[in-house]
Amino acid sequence: MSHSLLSFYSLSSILALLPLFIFILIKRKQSKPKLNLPPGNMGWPFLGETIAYLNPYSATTIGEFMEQHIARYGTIYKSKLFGEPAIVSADAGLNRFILQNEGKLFECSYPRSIGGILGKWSMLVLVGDMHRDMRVISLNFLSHARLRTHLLKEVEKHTLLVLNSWNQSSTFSAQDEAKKFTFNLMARHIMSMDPGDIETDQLKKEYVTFMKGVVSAPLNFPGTAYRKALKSRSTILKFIEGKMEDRVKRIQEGNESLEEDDLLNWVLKHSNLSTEQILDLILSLLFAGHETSSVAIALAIYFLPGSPQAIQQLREEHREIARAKKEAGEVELTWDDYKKMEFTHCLAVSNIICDDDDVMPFKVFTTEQHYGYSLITQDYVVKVVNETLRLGNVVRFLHRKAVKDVNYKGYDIPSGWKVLPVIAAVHLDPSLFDQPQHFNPWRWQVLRFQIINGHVENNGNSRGSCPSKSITNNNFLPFGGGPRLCAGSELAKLEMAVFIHHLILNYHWELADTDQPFAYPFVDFPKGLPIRVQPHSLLPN
Ligand code: HEM
Repeated sequence: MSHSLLSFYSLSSILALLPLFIFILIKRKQSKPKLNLPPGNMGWPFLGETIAYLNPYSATTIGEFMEQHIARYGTIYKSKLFGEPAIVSADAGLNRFILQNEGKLFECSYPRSIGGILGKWSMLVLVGDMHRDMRVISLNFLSHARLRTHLLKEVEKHTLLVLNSWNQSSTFSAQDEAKKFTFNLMARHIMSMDPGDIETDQLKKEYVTFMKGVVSAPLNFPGTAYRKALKSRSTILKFIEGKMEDRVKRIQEGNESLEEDDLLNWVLKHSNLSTEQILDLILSLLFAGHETSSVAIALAIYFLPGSPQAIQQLREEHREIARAKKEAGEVELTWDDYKKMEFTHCLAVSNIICDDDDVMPFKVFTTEQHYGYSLITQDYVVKVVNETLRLGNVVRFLHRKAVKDVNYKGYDIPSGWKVLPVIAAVHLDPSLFDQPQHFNPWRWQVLRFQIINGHVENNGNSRGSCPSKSITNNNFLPFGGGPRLCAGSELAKLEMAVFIHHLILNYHWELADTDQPFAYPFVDFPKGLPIRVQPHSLLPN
C-alpha cells in the first residue's frame, strides 16, 4: 500500500470518529453538573492574586484588596492565592461553618513553607489524630487549674520584671518590651529558663532570626531571611534537644528540681512522643504563645491613649483592686483580683460562644466544652469580649482546605480548594459592629439575658450601651474556633489583664512618635511603637 493511500485511510477514519469524540465530550460536560462557584477573579497564572492579597495595610482596616473584592463580589469570593484556587470568606456564618467542620468538611492547611519552618510535627499544621494528641498535651499544660496555681504568679512576676526595668521618664519600643515579657514567660513555662541568663538571651536572638523567616517569602536561597530562619530553626532545635537530654538524665537520676514543673518535664513523663515530635511541639508553642500575646499587649498600649475615658475607668478599677489588697495585707495578685478586672476584660477578654446567631441564655459554654475538649469553665457569670483584639486583629485569617465538595448557601466549594476564613473582616464589618474602626470598649458592656417563655428578656443587669447583636452572636473569633480553638486563649487574656493592671497603676504613657499597626499580614508596628513613660503611682500609701 502506498504511503499516500495509508494517510488517506488514517485521515478518513479520524474524520469518521470525530462526531463520536464530540458526542463523548458533550455527554461528559452534560453529566458533570455546572458548579456554582462564588464570583471572583483568578488573577495571574500560578501567582493568582497573592501579591495584592498580601500587600500590607493598616491593621485596623480590612485593606484595599479586601474592600474592593467585597464591594465587587460580596463577602464570599473565589480567587487564586498561595498558588492554589481559593475561596475567601469575609462572611461570619461561613467562617463559623468552616471552623466547626474541621476534620469533616475542611481541614487545616497551611502553605508548605510554614510547615517547613515550624516543623512537620508542629501542632499548628498537623491534622487528625496526631493533632488531637498534641492538643490534649497543650491543653493540659495550659489548663485552668495551672493558670490559677502556677501561671498567674509567673505572669505577674514577669510583668513586674519588665515594668520595673523602665527608667524614669524614658522612651523605648513598647513592642520590644511586650515581646521581652511574653518570651521570658514562655521560656520559663516551657523549659524553666530564667530571664537574663546567657542561654535565654542566646535563644531569644536565634528566635528573632527564626521569626523573620516565618513571616518572609519562602525563598530558600543563600542570604534570604527564609534560609537564615531554617538555620536558626536547627540551632534552636539543637538547643532544646540539649535541654531535653539533660532533663532525661536528671529524671533518671531522680535529680530534677521542683522548679522544673515545665512543659518539657510534662511531655517527657506523660507522653509517648518521639524526640522529633517533642522538639516541634516545644518550638510551635514558643512561637504561638510568644508572638501573638505580645502583639495584643502592644495593641492595647497603642489604643488606650486615644481613649482618656477608658484610661480613667481602668485607673479606678485597678486602684480599687490595689486598695482592697492593701487592706487585706496581700501583695501578689490572686485569682479573685483577676476576676474583679471587669473593665479590663472589656478590653481583653472574650468568651461569647453559642451555636448560632441566637441570643444566649444564662448558660454559657466555652468553645472548649462545646467541642468535647473540656478545659475551662470560667466562673464569670457572663462572658465579655475583647475590644483590643476585635480592632487590632492579631490573627487576621486562617488557612483551611475543603476535603469534600461543600455547598454553602448555594455556592459550591470544590474538594481540594483552599478556603480562607478572614476573621478580621467580620470584626470590622459595619453591619455587625457599630462604627467598627472606633476603639470602644463599652460596646462589650455586659448584658445579661434570660430566655423567658421563648422570649429574650434583659434581666435588668445591663450596664452601658451594648449593641446586643454584637455580644450575643458568635461573630467574634479572635482565637479561631472549633476543634482548633487557640489552646492558649485563657493564658493570653491573663497576660493582657495583669500587664494592664501594673502598667495603669505605675505609669502614664504616650506615643513618642507616629506609628501604627500594619497587617503584613502578621501584625507589626513598623517603628516598634515608641512610647514615652512617666512613672506615677496610683497605689494607696
Ligand atoms: C492574643 C493572643 C493570641 C491570639 C489572638 C491567638 C490566636 C490563635 C488562633 C486564631 C488560633 C487558631 C489557628 C487555626 O485555627 O489555624 C490559635 C491556635 C493556637 N494557639 Fe493561640 N493565640 C493567642 C495566644 C496564644 C498563647 C499565649 C498560646 C500559648 C502557648 C497559644 C497557643 C496556641 C496553640 C497551641 C494553637 C493551636 C491549637 C490547635 O491547633 O489545636 N496562643 N491561636
